[in-house]
Amino acid sequence: MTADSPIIVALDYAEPEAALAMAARLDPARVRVKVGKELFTRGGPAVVEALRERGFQVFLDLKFHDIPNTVAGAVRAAADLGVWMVNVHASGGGRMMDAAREALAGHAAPPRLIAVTVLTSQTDDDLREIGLRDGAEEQVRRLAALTRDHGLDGVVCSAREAAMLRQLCGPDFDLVTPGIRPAGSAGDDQRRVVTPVQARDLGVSHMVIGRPITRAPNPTAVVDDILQSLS
Ligand SMILES: O=C(O)c1cc(=O)[nH]c(=O)n1[C@@H]1O[C@H](COP(=O)(O)O)[C@@H](O)[C@H]1O
Repeated sequence: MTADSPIIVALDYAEPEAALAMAARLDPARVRVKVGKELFTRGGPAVVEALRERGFQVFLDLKFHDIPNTVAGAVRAAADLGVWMVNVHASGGGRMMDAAREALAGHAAPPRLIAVTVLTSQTDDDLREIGLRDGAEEQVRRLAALTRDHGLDGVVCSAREAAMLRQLCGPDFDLVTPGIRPAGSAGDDQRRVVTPVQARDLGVSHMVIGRPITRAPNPTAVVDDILQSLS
């Protein structure tokens, strides 16, 4: 059983074998893992099952966005896979989020259900291009409030938005945040990074961390250092 660690390791691998080899170097008592679109499209439910067999709690990051009935079915399928967390796009709307939440009602082991507001890759200009004129921050605020009002467990957000969202959505709302870099490690292609301690102080509850752990010579040591810095 996984301890309640704030670290979610992003298993961003094209090949299931590589993802499982990395998982073998991690301790399911100290981290959770994230399976995204590329790995799942190649490896399918078998990858999730293999990770669960090794004791990991799995965040299935497929960002569902479709008509309510279809998203409800997809979320139920994720729950049947035994994942710990699953996500949808909040821009699918309140009825879609209701359908997703209701699909999990009565499930023996419902995953945490969270929503993506605005992707951190999207700028104000990108939003204007699709007819959204209020800017990213206002759109994040609007979609996070909608997510909260429709009873989901939290949102994916950037650290930049975390303090505002913690205030808006209350202490029990999951704030799941990528772009985390331990002090002194490379930023890679992340534009705005914060350290684990800064993220925690901003109100982040779960930190999605990929390359600083998966590309380290000793992934376990990086995990230990991060947990130590937070303790
Ligand atoms: O949905 C995500 O997880 C995500 C959203 C986002 O806005 N930015 C972002 O970096 N991510 C993911 O977070 C992980 C970050 O990985 P590293 O940059 O290697 O730590 C990757 O799996 C990204 O796809």
